[in-house]
Amino acid sequence: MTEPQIVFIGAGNMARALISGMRQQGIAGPNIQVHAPSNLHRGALAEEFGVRSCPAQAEKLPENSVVIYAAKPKQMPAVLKEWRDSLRSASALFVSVAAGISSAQITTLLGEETPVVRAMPNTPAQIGAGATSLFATATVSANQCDTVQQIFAGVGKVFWLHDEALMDTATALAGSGPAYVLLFLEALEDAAVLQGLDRVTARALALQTVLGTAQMAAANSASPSELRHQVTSPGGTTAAGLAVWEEQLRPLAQRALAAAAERGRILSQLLKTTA
Ligand SMILES: NC(=O)c1ccc[n+]([C@@H]2O[C@H](COP(=O)([O-])OP(=O)(O)OC[C@H]3O[C@@H](n4cnc5c(N)ncnc54)[C@H](OP(=O)(O)O)[C@@H]3O)[C@@H](O)[C@H]2O)c1
Ligand code: PRO
Repeated sequence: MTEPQIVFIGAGNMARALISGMRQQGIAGPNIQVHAPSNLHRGALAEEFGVRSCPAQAEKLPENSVVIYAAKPKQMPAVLKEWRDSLRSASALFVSVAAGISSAQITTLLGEETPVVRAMPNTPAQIGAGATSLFATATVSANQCDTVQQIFAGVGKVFWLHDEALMDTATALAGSGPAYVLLFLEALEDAAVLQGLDRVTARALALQTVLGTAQMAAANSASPSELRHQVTSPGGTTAAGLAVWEEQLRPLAQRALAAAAERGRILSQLLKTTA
């Protein structure tokens, strides 16, 4: 298979994370081009990763292009109006990482025949440790699915979903998830500092505990619940701490994922795909 030309529309946080991971995976800089209105972010990407920096305007796309939409969800109608013709004439595969926006909305903007994949990656992709959920429309060929699989598997783990409605849940869990984990780290660090530990040690202990536990869980066939019981001595310190977490954590997780998934549905409803 010839190397696909990967075209990013948008040069922000998610584009940066994917490009960083792709470059480490061995995709050549000149095989990636990045389009954005200002030179601020795309210029920095060109400097750091050797990718091609291009203005926001649509270009004649090379055959075998994979176009990754990484601008904001609400901008999609205006941006795709510009890109529609070049996408069609190159028969490019269109991949959207925009939260909430459905494949039906995208094909309304680009035409029914356009092969569309929705992807929901997350920022750990920048170190090859991402988690990406993928959903392909019926017009995406098996070869195109392989291409997308290869691109995102290079920056972490890939999960294909067959029910598009669950992309909002995948977004709430894994797209937004790094922010929840980072908030958890901040909260642990602050709580330890309140008890008198210095901040540097508190941060390092919190980080290594979360990292080590995630690695242990990934390396183990036992469930998180079984591993948790290995830490918890009856009447011991962990049981005392867990009793407090258990009061609130599960309902909070349910509320947080429900709020994030609902926001995805609202982003979709707010999008105007007609003039
Ligand atoms: N951040 C995440 O963790 C994450 C995770 C999964 C999915 N996503 C999705 O990724 C998308 C981007 O999010 P982000 O966090 O990366 O946002 P961001 O950092 O604000 O980046 C948005 C980018 O879009 C560019 N842009 C604005 N107008 C444009 C146009 N007309 N043509 C081309 N590019 C244009 C901006 O250009 P300038 O550089 O000139 O400002 C900027 O580079 C969103 O749809 C979001 O739902 C984000
Ligand atoms: N960041 C995007 C947002 O907050 C989508 C998932 C992660 O909307």
